[in-house]
Amino acid sequence: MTRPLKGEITVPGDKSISHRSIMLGALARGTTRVKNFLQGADCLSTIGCFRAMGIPVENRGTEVLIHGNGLRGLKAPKRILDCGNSGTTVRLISGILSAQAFSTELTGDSSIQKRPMARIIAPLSQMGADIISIRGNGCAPLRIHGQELHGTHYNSPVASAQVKSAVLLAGLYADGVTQVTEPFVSRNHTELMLQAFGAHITTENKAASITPPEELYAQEILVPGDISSAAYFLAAGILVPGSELLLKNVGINPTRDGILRVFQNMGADITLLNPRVCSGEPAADILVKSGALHSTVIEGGIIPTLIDELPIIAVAACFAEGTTVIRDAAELKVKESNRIAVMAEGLSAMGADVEETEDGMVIRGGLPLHSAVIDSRQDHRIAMSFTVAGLMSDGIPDIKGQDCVSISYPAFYEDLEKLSN
Ligand SMILES: O=C(O)C1=C[C@@H](OP(=O)(O)O)[C@@H](O)[C@H](O)C1
Ligand SMILES: C=C(OP(=O)(O)O)C(=O)O
Repeated sequence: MTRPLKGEITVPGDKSISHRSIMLGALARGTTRVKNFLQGADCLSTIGCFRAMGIPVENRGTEVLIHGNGLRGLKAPKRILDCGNSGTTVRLISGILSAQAFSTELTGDSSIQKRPMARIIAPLSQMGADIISIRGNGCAPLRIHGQELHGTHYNSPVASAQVKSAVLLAGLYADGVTQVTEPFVSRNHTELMLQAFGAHITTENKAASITPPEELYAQEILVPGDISSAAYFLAAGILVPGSELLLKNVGINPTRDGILRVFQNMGADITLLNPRVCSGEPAADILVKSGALHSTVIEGGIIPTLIDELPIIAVAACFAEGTTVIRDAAELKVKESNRIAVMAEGLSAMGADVEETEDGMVIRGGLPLHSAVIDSRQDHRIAMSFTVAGLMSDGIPDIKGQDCVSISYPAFYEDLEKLSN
């Protein structure tokens, strides 16, 4: 087991908000200035796509300038748009591309080419889009011939911010109001940012509606830290005995903060300090101290608010007293990897009692973990989750493909090192 983790870190900028800042900045009039932009590979893919459509983006490190050209200012790209490993890029951009006066093809790496795109093809087609999966398998590569779009009401079968956002972004160009309803409310960064850029958005219960604007207007954006990245240090701070960590400037939007509620329910010592609003998004510093956890049940409406954190929550549950049940989380199977199968397999290999179910996991806590060979499947959340499991295990696991952390948290291992000294 590792020494206690002590000190403070500022986790990198929020990935979801960073993507959206490039997209809306590109479609706005004027120069959008983004501070604390996440320099992760996924967000760089989004920058690459908009540069390929003629938008000058100056990436100066933590500050990015996007010289927007208005809602109709994108140009036909000369090549296939490469979305890399980023589901957010493919799905959100498809909403925008569906309404352009040109045709495009977009694709990404081998993981992206397996992820379901029928979920955006259906609502965008309902709006009049001409969008197909080139191989006819419901996945990327996609071909989109821009069309005139119609306002619609889409009742989404999944709680997915990527589906909701694709439809709302297409709704920027529709001939009337576009509304999306989802079974549970997913992250609302698109709605908040569209509103800030001057679009008329209303949200009521589980529905979000957009009235097409004349223009969007450039903004100054300060991106809060990503709670999905803070999650690994929250868990490590709770689990490694004697630890005390201050995680600075973390986004705590209620559509993203499920992990805080779950860990607090499990008995964790977490305190929110200096609550504030950061470019329309709630943020705070988070103080976490180590302590014992007990089991919990995670299901229903809280799932979309912690969907990317379930792998690290599963790790924490291995050290909680009692049986933790995660259900209603079948979405985890269609992320960068099948995160239910990969977590259950890896944690079991380390000696934990984890049962994979159709839509989640059953984790009986309390068994000691030992080292094992873990294949990250090039999934950043898997690599970081097993790194934290390794802090608590007897012998460091051999995690294959750890460099994939650069997707969402390039300095993850440096930050861990800093807190371990
Ligand atoms: O909209 C977003 O930025 C995201 C939404 C979620 O995906 P789904 O919309 O597929 O649930 C999440 O898993 C992903 O990491 C980022
Ligand atoms: C699922 C994720 O991202 P995306 O869907 O954008 O690939 C993630 O970051 O965990």
